[in-house]
Amino acid sequence: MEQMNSRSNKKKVAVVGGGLVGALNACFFAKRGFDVEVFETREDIRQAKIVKGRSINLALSHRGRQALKHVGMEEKIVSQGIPMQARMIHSQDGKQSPIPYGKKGQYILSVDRANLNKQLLTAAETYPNTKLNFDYKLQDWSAETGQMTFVRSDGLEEQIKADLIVGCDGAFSAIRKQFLRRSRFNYSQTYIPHGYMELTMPPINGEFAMKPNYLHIWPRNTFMMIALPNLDKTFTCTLFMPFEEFEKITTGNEVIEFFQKYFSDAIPLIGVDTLKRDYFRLPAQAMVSVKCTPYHIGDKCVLMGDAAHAVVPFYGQGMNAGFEDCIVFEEVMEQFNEDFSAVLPEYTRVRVPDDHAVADLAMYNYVEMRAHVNSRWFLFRKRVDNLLHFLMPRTIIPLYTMVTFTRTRYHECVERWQWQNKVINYGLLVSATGLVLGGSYLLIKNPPDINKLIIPAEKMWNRLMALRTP
Ligand SMILES: Cc1cc2nc3c(=O)[nH]c(=O)nc-3n(C[C@H](O)[C@H](O)[C@H](O)COP(=O)(O)OP(=O)(O)OC[C@H]3O[C@@H](n4cnc5c(N)ncnc54)[C@H](O)[C@@H]3O)c2cc1C
Ligand SMILES: NC(=O)C1=CN([C@@H]2O[C@H](COP(=O)(O)OP(=O)(O)OC[C@H]3O[C@@H](n4cnc5c(N)ncnc54)[C@H](OP(=O)(O)O)[C@@H]3O)[C@@H](O)[C@H]2O)C=CC1
Ligand SMILES: Nc1ccccc1C(=O)C[C@H](N)C(=O)O
Repeated sequence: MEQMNSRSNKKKVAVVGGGLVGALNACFFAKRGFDVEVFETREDIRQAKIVKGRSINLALSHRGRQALKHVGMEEKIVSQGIPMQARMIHSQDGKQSPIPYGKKGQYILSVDRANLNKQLLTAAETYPNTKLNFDYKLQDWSAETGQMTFVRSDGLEEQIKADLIVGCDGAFSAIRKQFLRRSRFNYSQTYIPHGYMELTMPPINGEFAMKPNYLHIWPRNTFMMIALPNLDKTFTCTLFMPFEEFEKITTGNEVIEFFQKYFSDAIPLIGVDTLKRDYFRLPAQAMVSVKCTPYHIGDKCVLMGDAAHAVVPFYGQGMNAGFEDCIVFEEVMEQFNEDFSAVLPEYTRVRVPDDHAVADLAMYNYVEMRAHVNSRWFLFRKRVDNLLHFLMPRTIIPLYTMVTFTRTRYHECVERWQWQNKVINYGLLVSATGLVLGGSYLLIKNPPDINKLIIPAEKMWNRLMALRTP
C-alpha cells in the first residue's frame, strides 16, 4: 500500500475528482500547506483531444467569483468570460425584449467549462505540495480505515491512504456510495421528467448571430430553449423539454416543423441542415437533483460540490454553490484551527441548509424562466421589486440579486424572499384598496358626469386585464 508522499509536515488530503470543484478545492487545501493529491478518473483534459462532458459553457456569478478570488484566479477567469447583463426574451413572433439581471453594471458571465477546468488544474499544480493523478478511478474506500482503492488506466489496482478524503467526484459520486451504507444518512434523488439537448449556433460573417451580452431565452411555458455566448462567437443553445416531447420528434422534417412553430427566429441562425443533423447527434440528457445529509463521516471524509448536492441547472448555481462550498469549508477550518474532528460536523451543520435551499431554488427557476417571464404580472412585480430596492436597498432585495450577486446564505435568500413577497403583495393590495376607497369617496362627494367616466374606466379595466398571466 502506498502512503501519499510527504512533502510537508502537514496532514495528507486526497481530493477525489479533478473536475471544477475538485481542482479548485485542491488549491484551497494546498494554500493552507496540506499535502494534496488529486485523483481523477479521466485523462488530463489539458492533453485530451476530445473533451467529454456536460454543458459547454456555464454562468459564473458572485459566489463562484469570490472563491476564485481566494486563490488568485478571479481576474484571469473573468477576463475570459462574456458578460450577460440581462435575459433576452424571444417571443413566439420573434420579438426580443430584455429583462436586466440586476442594477446597471451587474451581470453574470458565460465561461467555457473545459477552459475553466484546465486553468484550475494548472493553478493547483503550481503549488509544490500538490500532485495530480489522472486515469485514477476510485473503485471503493473504507470509512473505517480511510483506505481508497483506485483502478488505473493500465487496469492495475492501487491502494492509497490519506488523513482526509474530500469527495468531489460529481453527481454520481463513488465516495458517496459508502455514505449510503451507513445508518442515519439521509439521501434523496429526483430525476425531473425533462431532458436537455445542446445545439450550436455558428457566427454569421464572423460575428455573433445574436446580441452577445445576454442570456437568450425562448420561454414556451412548458419547455424552453436558452443560448449562452462563447468566445469563438458561437452560441450554445440548450433545449429543455419533457423527454416524451423529445421522443415525439423522429425525423429531420419534424425537427424543422417543431422549430418553425416555437423558435422560428432561431432556424436561420442555427441553419436548417445543422438542425436536422445535430438534433439526432446525442439523445436528450437527464437532469437529477440530489440532496443528502450529513456531508461527512467522522474526521475522515467530506463531500463537496455535486457529490454533496447535484442540482438541476436552471439557476446557473451548481458550480457556484460548489465553489462557495470551498470558501465555507475554509471559514470553518479557520474557526476550528484545522481540527478535522470539529471542522467536518460544523461544515455539515452550516452548509446543508444552504445547499438544500439552492436545490429548491434551481427547481423554482425553471418555472420562472420557461413560464413566469411570459406573464405581465411577473414583469410588473419585477418592476415594483426593482423600484423598492432602489428606494430601500437594504430592506427589499430582489431574490435574483441575493442569489446571484451576494453571498447571502441560500436559505436566508429563500426566507427573505418569502417575507418580501408577503410584504409587497400586502402593500400592493392595501394601495389598490386605498385607491378604490379614496376614489369612491371623491366620486360620492362630487358626482361627475357619468358619460365622461365610461371611456377612462373601460381603458383602465383593459389595462388591468392585460396584467393577468396570459
Ligand atoms: C447542462 C448543465 C448546465 C449547467 N450550467 C451551470 C451554470 O451555468 N452555472 C453553474 O454554476 N453550474 C452549472 N451546472 C452545474 C455544474 O456543471 C456542476 O455543478 C459542476 O460541474 C460541479 O462540479 P464538481 O466538480 O462537483 O463535479 P464535476 O464537474 O462532475 O467533476 C467531478 C469529477 O470527478 C471525476 N470522477 C467521477 N467519478 C470518479 C471516480 N470514481 N474516481 C475519480 N474521479 C471521478 C469526474 O471525471 C469529474 O472530473 C450545469 C450543469 C449541467 C448539467
Ligand atoms: N444535476 C444534473 O442533472 C447533472 C449534473 N451533472 C454534472 O455535470 C457535470 C459534468 O458531468 P459529466 O462529466 O458529463 O458527467 P457524465 O454524465 O459524463 O458522468 C460521469 C460519470 O458518472 C457516471 N454516471 C453517469 N451517469 C450515471 C448514472 N445515471 N448513474 C450512475 N452513474 C452515472 C459514469 O461513470 P461510469 O463510467 O463509472 O459509469 C460517468 O462516466 C458534473 O458536475 C456532474 O456532476 C451531470 C449529470 C446530471
Ligand atoms: N446557466 C444556465 C444553464 C441552464 C439553465 C439556466 C441557466 C442560467 O444561468 C439561468 C440564469 N441564471 C437566469 O435565471 O436567467
